[in-house]
Amino acid sequence: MRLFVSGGCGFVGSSLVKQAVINGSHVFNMDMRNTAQIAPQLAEVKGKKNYSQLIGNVTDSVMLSALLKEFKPDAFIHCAGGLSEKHGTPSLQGAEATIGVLEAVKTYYKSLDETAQKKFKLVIPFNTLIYGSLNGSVAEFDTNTPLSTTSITAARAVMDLVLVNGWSAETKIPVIYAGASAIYGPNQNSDALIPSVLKAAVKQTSISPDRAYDTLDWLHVDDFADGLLAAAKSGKNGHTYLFSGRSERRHIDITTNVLMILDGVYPRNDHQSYKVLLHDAPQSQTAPLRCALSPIKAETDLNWYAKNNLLMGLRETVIWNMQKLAPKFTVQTNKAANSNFSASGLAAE
Ligand SMILES: Cc1cn([C@H]2C[C@H](O)[C@@H](COP(=O)(O)OP(=O)(O)O[C@H]3O[C@H](CO)[C@@H](O)[C@H](O)[C@H]3O)O2)c(=O)[nH]c1=O
Repeated sequence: MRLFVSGGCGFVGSSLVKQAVINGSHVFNMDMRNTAQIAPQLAEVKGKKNYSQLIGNVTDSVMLSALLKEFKPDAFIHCAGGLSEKHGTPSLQGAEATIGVLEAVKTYYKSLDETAQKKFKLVIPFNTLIYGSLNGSVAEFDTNTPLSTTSITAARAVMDLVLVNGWSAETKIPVIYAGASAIYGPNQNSDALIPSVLKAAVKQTSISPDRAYDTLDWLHVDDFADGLLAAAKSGKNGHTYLFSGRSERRHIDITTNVLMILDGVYPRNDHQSYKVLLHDAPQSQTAPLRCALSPIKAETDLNWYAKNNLLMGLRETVIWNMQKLAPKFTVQTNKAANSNFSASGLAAE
């Protein structure tokens, strides 16, 4: 596959760029990050014959369409859009990037012959915050769930998709939508839940996770990347796929798990659990949100299955973050903490 990725130096993009290059696809990554910020996780693919990278912004649709004409991708995965999970902050920058991508893809698509047009896939990752919250009577969101704009958070998450939907309807260029709920793993931004809990634990400051009782559907970033690649390879144009590891957890549960893992790998000098730092967060004014996704369509149509177990993935994420937060960090074996962890109900998968 010849794959063009926007935002391929970011959290989601770098995971998929790495997988695609290693699997032998020809990948072109365009990202606006300057050289100093270029994701170190891409070091192992840099210099490979099937990988090219350009520092530039996809909002420049003229440059982007020239690159597409030259590279001739069969698929485009847009990771520089509005996927980000920050609550309440409109991702205007992401929307601008999406407009640039849509303009350039339109020019490129129109230049293709009919066979190449049929083959071409534009994959748009999205955050399933756009579905709002499950109520008691519905077990899971599925690919027939309508978009919800009953909150600022949902409207923010939907902004990008509204643009893409309108563009696709007007231009008749089909799109594949790929949704996930809470993505976690190494290389995530430091303001996401897990890195910020660890930062506070290392500083020994009070921990009270934001929207502690919201339940999300947690998925390892490599599994989501794998899903995006499966959608680009064998997804049907015009269809939506949802990716879930069937790991519904509240923010408070993830926080507790992370602190218990930390007890095991980086025990406190006073041998107390990091959980002593955990304090009740002020109640949110809105009811807790609950999200669970049905991955059945992705499993059936794309033969995609989540490979990462949540607890193993959290452990890997804790260790990755700790190596950045405490440069002399080495994994300790605190037998007492580890056995408490596995004896607890939280640890059971
Ligand atoms: C808006 C814009 C972005 N970019 C690039 C910069 C980044 O390298 C990349 C986006 O990567 P990140 O900022 O890591 O975002 P992304 O991979 O979507 O991950 C976000 O969304 C995830 C899923 O909700 C969260 O779990 C992450 O915490 C959050 O960072 O896109 C551009 O090149 N041009 C642009 O105009």
